Amino acid sequence: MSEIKVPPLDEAMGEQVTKYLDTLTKPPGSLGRLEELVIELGKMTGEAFPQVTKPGVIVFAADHGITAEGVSAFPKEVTEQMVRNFLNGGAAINVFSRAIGAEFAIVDIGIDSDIEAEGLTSKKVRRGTGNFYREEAMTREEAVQALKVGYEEGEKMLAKGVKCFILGEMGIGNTTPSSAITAVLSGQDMEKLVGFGTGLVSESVLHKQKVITEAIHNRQPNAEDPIDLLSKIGGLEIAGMAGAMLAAASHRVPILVDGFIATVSALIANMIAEGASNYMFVGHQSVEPGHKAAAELLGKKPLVDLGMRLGEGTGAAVAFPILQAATLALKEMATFADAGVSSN
Ligand SMILES: Cc1cc2ncn([C@H]3O[C@H](COP(=O)(O)O)[C@@H](O)[C@H]3O)c2cc1C
Ligand SMILES: O=C(O)c1cccnc1
Repeated sequence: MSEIKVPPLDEAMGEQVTKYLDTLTKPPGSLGRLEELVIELGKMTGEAFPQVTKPGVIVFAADHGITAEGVSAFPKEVTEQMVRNFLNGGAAINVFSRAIGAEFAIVDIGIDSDIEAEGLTSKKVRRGTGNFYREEAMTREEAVQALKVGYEEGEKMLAKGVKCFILGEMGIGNTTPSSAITAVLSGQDMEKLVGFGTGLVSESVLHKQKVITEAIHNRQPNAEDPIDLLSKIGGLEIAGMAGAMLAAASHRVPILVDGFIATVSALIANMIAEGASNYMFVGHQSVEPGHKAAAELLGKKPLVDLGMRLGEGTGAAVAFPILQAATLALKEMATFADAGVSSN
């Protein structure tokens, strides 16, 4: 994974798009952040009229040994049950993927069962992580393998001609490793980084904070080493999403990052290949408190805040039409000259 190189942004194309935006029939700058988005897309893709359709959604599913410590409101069996729901098209991410015309893939990268089903890509690295309160989540080799699975699934999605990546996850318990990684990277207080997840009561959030604090103490992860973070306190789907993001960034394909869990994957990806975050937007602000710190570390301002806290890639999918609108405005609006409108 250390061999992955992310190309630099095309700054000259950014300038070209910036200038062209001012020839369109609108007061300069009046499309606000949409203008910034399409300039960024120009830099990422190197194209004068960047496109984001069609998007590709990959959902990585895995289980978490740390659920044995009572850190989620739901039992870990829900991971597999929800994967079956994804395969039947009934989850929120199915609905939103259809709405935006996305290619859709679901990958078992570490579900703790022998699930096999039509439409499910079976790439199990291991059956769930170890309980990182008591042992490492996975070996370094498994962390690298999970990153590679993500990269390969990303390449498969790229081969379908997708122009924008959305990564989602399903893994009961995964707000816990996400808070742990954000705590190690940000050094912020646990109260700001640990939340209700799927719906814990306040008392259980205090317990979750304690479990995470002690687990970090027990594991001593190295904040400078993304593989150490993944193997000691991470998750298989967190690694998978990071791998897929690296595939997109190294091919100059923009990534619309989802909420808390996906932003943690984005941080890991950017540690593995510096500059990967240049190819990212954060789609939405999650209610999960650690997302604020994670997005700040990534240096990104979420596009929308809809009070969502689901994961699966849903916040990114809902934000996708904003990116699409930005590209269409650039491509389809008339210029002052073409429309015979006085420019000033
Ligand atoms: C029915 C259901 C569907 C979901 N879809 C995503 N998540 C989200 O919630 C989980 C993380 O929260 P925690 O760390 O509190 O377990 C992950 O599976 C995440 O994808 C779901 C959770 C549930 C219960
Ligand atoms: O923001 C997220 O990614 C999130 C929040 C709560 C539960 N699952 C995911």
